[in-house]
Amino acid sequence: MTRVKICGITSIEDAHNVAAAGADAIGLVFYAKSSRYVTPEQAAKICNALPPFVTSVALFMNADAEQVNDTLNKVKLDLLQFHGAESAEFCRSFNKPYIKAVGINGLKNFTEYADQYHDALGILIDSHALGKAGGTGETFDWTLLPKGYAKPIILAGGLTPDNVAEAIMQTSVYAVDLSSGVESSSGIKSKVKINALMKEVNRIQA
Ligand SMILES: O=C(O)c1ccccc1NCC(=O)[C@H](O)[C@H](O)COP(=O)(O)O
Repeated sequence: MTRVKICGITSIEDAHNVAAAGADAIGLVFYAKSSRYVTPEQAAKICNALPPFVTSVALFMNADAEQVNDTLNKVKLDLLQFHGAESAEFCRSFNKPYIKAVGINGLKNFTEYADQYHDALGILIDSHALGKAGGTGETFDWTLLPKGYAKPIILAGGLTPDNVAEAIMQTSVYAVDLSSGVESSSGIKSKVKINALMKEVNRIQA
């Protein structure tokens, strides 16, 4: 069963809609330049309102350790997601399970890059250029995904209710991660699109 994470949640209402639709995880963006940015205080309210068994994921982009620790102190988080140029040493320094995101564009050697993060729970592959921010709504050539990599692969980048079934069937990834493809405007999720997404994911896996 392919897992589903919806990233860039900014309200309790959107978190409830994601959980009610049957998605596995929500992502909270702690990158101040993002239109989906939430403060630790906002995120704490969202996470406290989550039902059991829905994973809360904190997304950081080149944050310093102080910001990550401050967020961990204030918010009930299950998993960290590092989306920038964070070293493996930095990612593991919080003694918290993490996933590492990598932008496929311009990446020379996936295995060499991903192997540095050998203690990550999974590797998220997005369409952004290495070192740039994600959440762009752009897809990439899925044939570039590594085949048979030892860790779970999470596919992100331009996924929508219209292309998610094709993406899952073509790639057999562990999970898919979406943001702009289920939004009504930047930072605001659409209940209709979230339900359409989950209907598609369930349809092909019935
Ligand atoms: O969402 C942001 O604004 C953001 C900012 C900085 C780094 C990463 C960011 N988002 C990453 C993601 O939300 C996911 O990788 C996402 O599923 C891909 O986004 P999209 O192409 O919009 O589905």
